[in-house]
Amino acid sequence: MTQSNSVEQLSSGKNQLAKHAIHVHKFGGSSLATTQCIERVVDIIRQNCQLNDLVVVSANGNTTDDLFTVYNLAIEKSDGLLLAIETLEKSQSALIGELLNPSSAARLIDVLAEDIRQLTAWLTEQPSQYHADMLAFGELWSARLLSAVLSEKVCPSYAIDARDFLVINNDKDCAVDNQQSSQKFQQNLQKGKLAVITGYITKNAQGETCTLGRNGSDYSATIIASLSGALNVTLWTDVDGIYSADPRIVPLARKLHRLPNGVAKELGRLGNPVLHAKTLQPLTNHSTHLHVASSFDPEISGTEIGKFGQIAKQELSVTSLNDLLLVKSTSLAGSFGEQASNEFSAICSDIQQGFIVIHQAQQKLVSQWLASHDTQVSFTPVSIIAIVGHSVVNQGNIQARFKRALKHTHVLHVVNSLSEHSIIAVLQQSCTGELLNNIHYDMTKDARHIGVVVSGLGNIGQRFLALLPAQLNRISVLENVHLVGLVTSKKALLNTDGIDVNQAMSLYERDAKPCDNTLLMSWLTNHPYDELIVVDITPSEHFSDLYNEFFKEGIHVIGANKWAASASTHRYNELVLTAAENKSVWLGSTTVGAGLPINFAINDLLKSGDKITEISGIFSGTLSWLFETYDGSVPFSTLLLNALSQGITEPDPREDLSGRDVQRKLLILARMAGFELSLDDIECENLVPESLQALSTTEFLAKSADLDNYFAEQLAVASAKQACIRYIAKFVVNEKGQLSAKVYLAALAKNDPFASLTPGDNIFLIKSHWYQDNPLIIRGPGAGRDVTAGGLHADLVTICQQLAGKKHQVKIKGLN
Ligand SMILES: NC(=O)C1=CN([C@@H]2O[C@H](COP(=O)(O)OP(=O)(O)OC[C@H]3O[C@@H](n4cnc5c(N)ncnc54)[C@H](OP(=O)(O)O)[C@@H]3O)[C@@H](O)[C@H]2O)C=CC1
Ligand SMILES: N[C@@H](CC=O)C(=O)O
Repeated sequence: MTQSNSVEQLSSGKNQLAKHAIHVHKFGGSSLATTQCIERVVDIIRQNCQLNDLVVVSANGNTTDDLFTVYNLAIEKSDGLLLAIETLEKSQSALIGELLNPSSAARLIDVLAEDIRQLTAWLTEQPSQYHADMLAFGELWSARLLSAVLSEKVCPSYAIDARDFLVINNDKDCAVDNQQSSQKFQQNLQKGKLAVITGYITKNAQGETCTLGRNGSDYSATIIASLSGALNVTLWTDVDGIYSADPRIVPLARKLHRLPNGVAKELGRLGNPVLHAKTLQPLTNHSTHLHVASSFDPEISGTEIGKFGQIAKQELSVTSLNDLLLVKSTSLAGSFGEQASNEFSAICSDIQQGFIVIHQAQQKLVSQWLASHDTQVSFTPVSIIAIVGHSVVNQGNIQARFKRALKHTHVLHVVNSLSEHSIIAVLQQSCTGELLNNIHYDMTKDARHIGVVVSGLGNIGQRFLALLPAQLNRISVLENVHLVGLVTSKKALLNTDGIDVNQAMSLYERDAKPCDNTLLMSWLTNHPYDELIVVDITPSEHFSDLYNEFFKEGIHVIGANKWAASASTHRYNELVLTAAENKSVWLGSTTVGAGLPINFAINDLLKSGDKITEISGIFSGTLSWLFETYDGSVPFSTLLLNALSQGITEPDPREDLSGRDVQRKLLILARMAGFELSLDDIECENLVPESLQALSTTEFLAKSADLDNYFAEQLAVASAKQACIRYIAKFVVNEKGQLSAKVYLAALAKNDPFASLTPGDNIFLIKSHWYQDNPLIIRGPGAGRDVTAGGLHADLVTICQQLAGKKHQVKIKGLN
C-alpha cells in the first residue's frame, strides 16, 4: 500500500469485499494477537464479508490480561505501575506502526496517548472505581486499529464502541435490554462502511461500563446478530471447530461438523472449552446459524450450529467437569430442590433423591441459601462425565451403552438432564484423561458418518439405488451411511441432511437443480461427513476427470466407469499416488467382469508371491451374448438391440463392438497384475465398419442393420471350418519379461474352452508360475444390471469396512 492510497481515498468508494450475505464475524484475541494475525484477519474479511456485515473484536492477544496486571499493580500501589503502562502503550503503538501507513498511524497513536493519559489518571487516583472502564480499552484499541487497517487496505470501515448502544438490565445475568439496545444500535450504523464493534463491553441502565465475563466477546457477537437480524455468526478463533471430546485430552476426538442448537447449548453448559451456554442464548428464538472456524486455517471447514435434520442429530460427544460438589439435603427433595437447581444453574439435580451438583466455587452461596431451610446439608467433592447428543435420554441403547462403558468406574449417580440432551454420571473421583478417552472410544467408535454421492442414474445407477435400502438395513457396517447426493450430467440433488433412500429417484426427479462440475466440487469440498464416497456409475470421461480433485479432498471413489482406470500411464499413476497420499480409497471391481471376483483372484495371487504370466478370455458380456446367440437365424443387428435393452451393452454399443471396452478391461487387468502399459500397447480389432464410426449413438442404432452382412460373412467363413466366432482378449509375458497384448475376433474350434459359454458369461483364464500347466479359470455372468449393481454394493461394503478401522487423530499444534 502506497502513501497515496490513503484511508480517505479508500473511504470514498474502494471496496474489495467478495461476498453478499449478512453475517456477524467475531475475531478472538489470539486471532488478533500480532501483526501477522491481524493481516490474516484482514484477508478473511476480504474473502468473506460484505459492507453490511458486522465485525466484532476482542482485545489484541494478551491485552486484557495486561490491563488486569496494571490494575492489580495500581491496587497494590506498586512502583512498577508506570513501567507496566508504558509497556502496554509500546505494544499497542508497535501494532499500529507496523500495520498502518505513517499518517493513519500517527493519528491513532495520538488517540492512544490520550487514552493512556486517562488510564494513568484513573489508576493512580481511584483504580477500583474504574475497573471496567479501564478493561474496556483493550477492545476499544483493537476495534479502532482493525477498522483503520481495513479502511486503508480493503474497504471503508469505522469502529463502534458497543457501550454506545448495548445496554444490559442486570449485571449478574448480563440480560440485554433489547428495546433500548436495538434502537441505539440502528442509530450507530453508517451506510456503505464496514462496522468493527468492540466485544466484551457494554453499559448498564445507569450508564456504567460493564464487561460480559468469560468469553464475553462471543456473547457480544450473538447479541449483535440478534439485534441486527443477521442469519450467520462466525466465531473466528484459534481452534477449527467443536470436537466430540476435548481434543487436547482425547486425540481420537472427531470434529462435529454440524451441531443442533439444543445439543450445542448443553455442551456449553457442561464444560465445552469453545462453546459457552451464554453465547447461544441470544440465538434461541432465531434461525441464525453459528459457525466456529479457525482464523489460522480459514480454508478448513469448522462447526456449524443451528437447525438440522436427522443425520446431525445422531452425533454423540463426551464431556467432563472436575471440581464440583454434590450437595445433599432432605430439603432438596421436591420443589425446593427444583428452585435451588434453577437458582444456582446446577450441573444436574435429582429432586427425588434430594441432591444437586454445583461448582465448588458456589459452595458459600449455596450454604447461605440453604441455611434458612436445613442445617443437615452434606457437600461431597465430585466430578461428572456426560454423554451429550440430541435427545439421548430417550435412547435406551445409548443409556445402556454408557452404563456398560462405566462398569469399572465408581459412579454415585446417573442423571438425565432436563434438556434431554445429556446423560450425566456423577463420580466420586476426578474424571481422568484415561477415563475420558475410554468412554469416548466406547461411545463413538462406530459413529463415523459416511456420505454417499451417486453419480449416474441410468441403467446401472438406478439398480444400485433400488438395492440400497435393503443393504443399509442388512449390513451393520453401513449403519452410518447416508445417501447425500444424486448427480447426472446436468442436474444434481445434494442434501447434507440426507436423501430418503426409499424415494431416491422420485426425489431426484422432483428436487434436482442444474449443476456443473464446479458447483459439484464446491459442495463436495465442504461436506460435513467423516468420510465421503462418490460412486461413479457414469460412462463419462469428463466426470472421471474429477477423480484427482476427489482424491485431493480425501474423497473415496467407487467406479464402474472405466475411463480413469484405463487412462494414460502418466494420468493413472498420478491418480494412484494422489489417492494414496490423501488416504482415499479407490475401488473399481465392476470395471472388469462386473460382479465376478477377478480382481480378488489377481490380488490374492500377488499377495501370495505368485507372478502372473498370461491372462486371456472373453471379457465382454455383450460380445459373449451376441456371439453365443448368433447363428444367422436372426439378424445380428436385432440381437444387438436386444442386448442393449437387457442393459449389458455400454450406453453406446459401439464401445463394445469396436473392442475398446474389452481393450480397457485388458489394460485394467494387466495393471492390476503389476504391469505398466497403456491402451496404445494393446492391439485392437474394431468390428464397427468405418461408415458407422462417426455417427451419433442414435444415428448408429438407426443404421445398425448395416452390420448384418459383415457378421453373416464372418459366421459363414467360421462355420465352413467347423469353427465359431468369439471376441478374445489376451496378454502374455514372454521369458524375457516382454508383454504383448491384443483384443481380436477369432475363429475357435467348437470344443475350445472359450467357445461354449452361457450367453453373456465372461471367462478369465489366468496363468502364473503356480498355475502354469493347469490355469486358474473364473467364469460367470460378466455384465448386466443386477451383477454390476451388486458388485458396486460389494465395493461399498469393502470401503466402509476399511474406513471403520481408520483412526483419525486430531492434529493440534504442540500435541502431535
Ligand atoms: N452394463 C453393464 O453391465 C456394466 C456397465 N458398467 C459401466 O457402468 C456405467 C454406466 O452404464 P449405464 O448405467 O449402462 O449407463 P446409462 O447411459 O444408462 O446411464 C448413464 C448415467 O450417467 C449420467 N452421466 C453421463 N455423463 C455424466 C457426467 N458427466 N456427470 C454426471 N453424470 C453423467 C447420465 O446422465 P444424463 O442422463 O444426464 O446423461 C446417466 O444418468 C458405464 O461406465 C459402464 O461402462 C460397468 C460394468 C458393467
Ligand atoms: N458393456 C460391457 C458391460 C460391462 O462392463 C460388457 O458387455 O461387458
